[in-house]
Amino acid sequence: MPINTFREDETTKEVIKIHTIKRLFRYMINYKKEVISVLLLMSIIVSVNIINPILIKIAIDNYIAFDNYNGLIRIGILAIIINLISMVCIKRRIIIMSKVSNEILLTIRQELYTHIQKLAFNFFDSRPVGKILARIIGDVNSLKDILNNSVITLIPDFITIIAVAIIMLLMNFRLALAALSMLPFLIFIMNYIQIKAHKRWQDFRNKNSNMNAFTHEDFSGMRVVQSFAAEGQTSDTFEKLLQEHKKSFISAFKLSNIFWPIVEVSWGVGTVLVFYFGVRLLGTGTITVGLLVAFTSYISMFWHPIMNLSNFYNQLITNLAGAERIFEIMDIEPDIKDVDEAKEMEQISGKVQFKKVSFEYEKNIKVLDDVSFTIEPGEAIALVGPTGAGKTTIINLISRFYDIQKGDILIDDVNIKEVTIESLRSQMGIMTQDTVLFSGTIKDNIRYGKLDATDEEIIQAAKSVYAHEFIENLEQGYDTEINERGVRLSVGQRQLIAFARTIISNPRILILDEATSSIDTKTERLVQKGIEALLEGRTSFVIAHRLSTIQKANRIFVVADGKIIEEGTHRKLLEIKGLYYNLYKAQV
Ligand SMILES: Nc1ncnc2c1ncn2[C@@H]1O[C@H](COP(=O)(O)OP(=O)(O)OP(=O)(O)O)[C@@H](O)[C@H]1O
Repeated sequence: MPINTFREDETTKEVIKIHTIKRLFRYMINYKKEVISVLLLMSIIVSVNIINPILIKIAIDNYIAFDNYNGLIRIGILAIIINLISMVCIKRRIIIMSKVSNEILLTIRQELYTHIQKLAFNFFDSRPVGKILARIIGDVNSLKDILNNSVITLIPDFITIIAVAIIMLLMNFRLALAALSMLPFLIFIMNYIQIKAHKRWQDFRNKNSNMNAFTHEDFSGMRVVQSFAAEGQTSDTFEKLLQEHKKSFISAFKLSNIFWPIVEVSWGVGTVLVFYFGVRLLGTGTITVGLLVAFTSYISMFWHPIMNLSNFYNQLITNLAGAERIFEIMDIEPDIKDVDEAKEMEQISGKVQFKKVSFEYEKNIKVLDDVSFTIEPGEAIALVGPTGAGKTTIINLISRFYDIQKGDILIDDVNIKEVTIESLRSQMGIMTQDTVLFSGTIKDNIRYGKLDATDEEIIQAAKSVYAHEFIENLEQGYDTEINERGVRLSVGQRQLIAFARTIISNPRILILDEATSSIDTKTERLVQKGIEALLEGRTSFVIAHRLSTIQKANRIFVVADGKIIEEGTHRKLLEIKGLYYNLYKAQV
């Protein structure tokens, strides 16, 4: 998948709109009971609305015309009672529907989150985190109105329109035709607008996503931005993205806003026509005054739901782009997944074999080419080589973060594709250069390696990687709160916590991308000792930058151009005076 950045719009696959709509409303199936009660409440509300003009007609034609005040009071009381009932129903309907739509949003967000977690590295490689967040937060939120209004508007308003149209046709056919005459025109125009509007809202969501991606990237790298005094430059970029965002919104909004005047004009023309013909019919005595008054009420009762429906339709077009973006991600099949009959990987001893492994991230750009090696349990391997040689790639493949195109990777003689990913990765300890800690206490962070670890185990783990002393010296000890980037701690201290988190999970194979940064001497020594403690008795792969680590390794693999070009102990490699010799000389 090509890499997307905040500078480019994401491309959304064209899907048939009705499929997206159906898929969205399928979530309602779990709320049948609530939907039915809302529909029942709506039927009461709609009936009251429809009865009101009839009561007015009766009041005018039967009571006011004959000075029958008792009848007028009776009908007035009846009107008050049914309208009060209707108000109670409206309130109840709002409560139920907000609950249903909120729960559906939670479900969609949860499904999306769980699904994204299953996706392989290449999904994350190809899109900025900000764009993923935009889908989980913004796009999901954009569905709220559609869900909320679907039951409240769609079904009841359709029923109202049909019921009112029938009543009008029965009352007076000609007046009814005059009232409805603008309907075909309205439907035609709306259909025309929605095609364009949908594209513009898609564009708006993309611009929104770009802005999210940029702000996420910018704020995550704020230290770099500030240290390069690049705030002006990033503000300019933000301003540019903001302008694009604004422009796309205005363009889409303008189009959507045409909906209203068109409905209002159609409504107005219908009303004028009814009055025009109504007055004439009144003159000829074909209709009564009460009927004309009732009819005018029905016109607004007919056009009101049409207004609501066009509003709903507008919302649907506006927010469908959000639903499409959500379902598009949900439809991405995880590249790395368990095969149908994947077995649980038993407790391993730590033998690792690469058999003629070739790998490419992008088609036809070979990163590893026919790599083979065998590592015995407990061996410590240092990977060295020029930048971009393929060292990180080798260690990523052992944990099956990517699938290889050719060859086999075996652990304890079992092909890693034949076992479940969870059972494979749970036996690996992986530490990257960028130590990621999560917000919470230090204790929580160490426990992440073994969720059921006791406090004693946590302390023991910290002690074994020499992290205990500095943690104890913190005011709150193991309960010290740290934020997501571990900012209150030094680089070395963060690493020590990560070591404790790894050692508590007791992995058989340890993968370590050693940090290049040099840390203050005391913590540096602790980190060195921590690494040694970690490596003890485990198969380990270390992308080594420290000479001490390299020299202590059982074997050193020199990686260059996607191949292992030299292999052996430090001493042996120095003797052959190849690439390792040169790298080593350059370092010392
Ligand atoms: N996610 C990715 N998508 C596409 N290409 C990638 C990806 N990760 C790495 N590469 C490319 O694969 C090659 C090997 O990268 P790798 O990270 O394995 O090198 P390395 O030896 O670990 O380098 P360094 O010492 O600089 O970390 C490089 O050319 C790199 O550009």
